[in-house]
Amino acid sequence: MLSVNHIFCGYNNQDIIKDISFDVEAGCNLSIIGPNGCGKSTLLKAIAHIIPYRGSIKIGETEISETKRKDLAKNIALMTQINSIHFPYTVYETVSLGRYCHMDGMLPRLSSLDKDIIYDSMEKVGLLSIRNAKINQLSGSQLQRVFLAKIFAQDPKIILLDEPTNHLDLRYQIELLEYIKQWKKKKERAVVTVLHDLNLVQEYADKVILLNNGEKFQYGAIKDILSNKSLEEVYKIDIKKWMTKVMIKWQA
Ligand SMILES: Nc1ncnc2c1ncn2[C@@H]1O[C@H](COP(=O)(O)OP(=O)(O)OP(=O)(O)O)[C@@H](O)[C@H]1O
Repeated sequence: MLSVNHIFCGYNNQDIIKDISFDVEAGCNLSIIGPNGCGKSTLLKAIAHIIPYRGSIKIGETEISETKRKDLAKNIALMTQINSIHFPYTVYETVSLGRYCHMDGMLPRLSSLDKDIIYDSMEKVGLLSIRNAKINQLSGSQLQRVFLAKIFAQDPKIILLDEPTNHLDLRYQIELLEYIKQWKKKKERAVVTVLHDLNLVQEYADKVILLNNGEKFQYGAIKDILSNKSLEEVYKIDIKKWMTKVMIKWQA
């Protein structure tokens, strides 16, 4: 459902991402991994069309650069790390923003269907009881759930997540990725995630693209990528050996 073909993109006329191609099928959770600064977030920004690109990025048959922003929002939603909160909206108001791409007219109003979807989205991530709380008074994990509910309310086909588990403790990291896993079960949905924690990648990804210096180093099924020597070559550390050493300590 998402086809990325020979794309180049970057900043100030300098390419960070160089000639990357891959496909994401419906039902897939693709993880983009690689060392710091290799271009993971930049690639995600191009897919969300936040930055321009050369080459082709299509959802179905439609090139995203030729799609109006509002129509693109019906297909793709991007969740980044928590940024500063500028407006003290309530949880309900923030989640409602997800519906705007589906509304028409100069002064759009939420229909009863929109309201049902907003409530359903808040319920999915356990926010109903705090729906009237101001978001600038929430904890980091509550705030992440608010942004996730907003994305669920947006009801896109593809969710892009840029290090969504940063600042969350292990319980909430797992909780967030489980919410996404449940969301993805519905037909014609896919997820692309930038994750640093290779244990979470191991557990939640179906496919992996391993970047190195803005280029595709490896791409394939999770078990093939995480078990071969490419990781060591790119990260400059024997990750499997390190993980296994720590695991033995947990088992002691
Ligand atoms: N807005 C920007 N303007 C100019 N250069 C940028 C901008 N954002 C990122 N870069 C540069 O692009 C390169 C790739 O950055 P990017 O954030 O995509 O990497 P990353 O793999 O996501 O890194 P990390 O794992 O550290 O989050 C880096 O050299 C970075 O300095």
